[in-house]
Amino acid sequence: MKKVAVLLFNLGGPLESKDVKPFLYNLFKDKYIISLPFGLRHFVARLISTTREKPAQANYNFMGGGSPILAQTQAQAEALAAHCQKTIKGAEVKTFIGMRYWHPFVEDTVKEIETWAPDEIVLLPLYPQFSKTTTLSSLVAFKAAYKGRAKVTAVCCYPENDFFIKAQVDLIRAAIKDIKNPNGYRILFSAHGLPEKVIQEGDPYKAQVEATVAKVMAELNSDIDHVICYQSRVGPLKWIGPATDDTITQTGKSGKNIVLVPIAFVSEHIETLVELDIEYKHLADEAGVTDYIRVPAVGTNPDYIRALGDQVLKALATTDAVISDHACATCHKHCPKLKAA
Ligand SMILES: C=CC1=C(C)c2cc3[nH]c(cc4nc(cc5[nH]c(cc1n2)c(C)c5CCC(=O)O)C(CCC(=O)O)=C4C)c(C)c3C=C
Ligand SMILES: [Fe+2]
Ligand SMILES: [Fe+2]
Repeated sequence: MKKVAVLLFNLGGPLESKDVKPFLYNLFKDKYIISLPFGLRHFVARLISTTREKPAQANYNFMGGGSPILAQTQAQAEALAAHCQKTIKGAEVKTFIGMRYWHPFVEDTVKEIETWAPDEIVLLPLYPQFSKTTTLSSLVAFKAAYKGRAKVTAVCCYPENDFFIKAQVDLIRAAIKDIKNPNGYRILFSAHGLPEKVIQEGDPYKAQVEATVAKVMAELNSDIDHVICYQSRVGPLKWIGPATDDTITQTGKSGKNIVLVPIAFVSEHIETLVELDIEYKHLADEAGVTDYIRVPAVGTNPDYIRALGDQVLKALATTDAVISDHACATCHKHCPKLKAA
């Protein structure tokens, strides 16, 4: 029977308080996060991980000292393995997790995969929208580490996958079902931000976030108005906007209540459980918001797991092994800058 390894890519997070500084160092020394020459980048990474350690630890303390991202990703990996076992006939499918900045690192998981010796490997980012800072960074880490000879196919992005959209829509519908006055609410689709420079250089992430939101709103068919905003800004560069915190304050001051949807995070972690649920909830209270509804991330929602399974099937049906360093046709469709290139 054919053996298929599905490697789920995610960012990773500190498992306990002492991991926070080395985790941050790993993140900021990535050339896809900070595009500076090697020596300067490592210097900046040391500096930021040192200055950010204490405030970041304080935030991780709200979640018991570490990030739940690994446990959430493990639950997704188990659900996907069970789904694939039912839907992919004539193959033994095993899921693996490769984190970019903390254990289990992509590089270590690659060794585990090599030991299992699959016939095919599917690389599956837990990022529906492609960015060089996330998906490409993980792909390149895999390519540098993998020395085997299996057919390797990478899923690039799936911002408009029907099952992913359905999962989002159903979660929003459940959260807004008791709203009697849609005009008194605004849906804020909040995605992780990026430096403006990254988008200007041709990253399709923002265009793909917009594509996801357009499809969700078309399916949702709601009278509630909506806006896309970007959270988690770090560092001195100008980031894409509008910023989620400013948007919350403006929405509150305009007299509206808030439905907050994390649209680029597929699990719960520091950016949702602390930033959205504690810091931004506080801002909303201050701005006079009386109803602040936070829609959960898709997590192990069966339709999101079907979306992942769907992407695995498409990858297995691809005749050529593909681990390109650049964005796929969907990325080109979404990003005018890529089209011109
Ligand atoms: C320049 C810095 C950063 C860029 C660019 C960036 C892009 C980016 N990140 C995610 C998803 C996640 N990021 C998470 C944590 C996190 N991200 C940064 C910085 C950048 N991210 C930092 C410094 C941190 C650590 C927390 C903090 O100090 O604020 C996480 C959560 C991990 C966890 O531990 O729970 C996720 C997930 C995306 C999708 C993205 C680009 C599109
Ligand atoms: Fe991040
Ligand atoms: Fe893509």
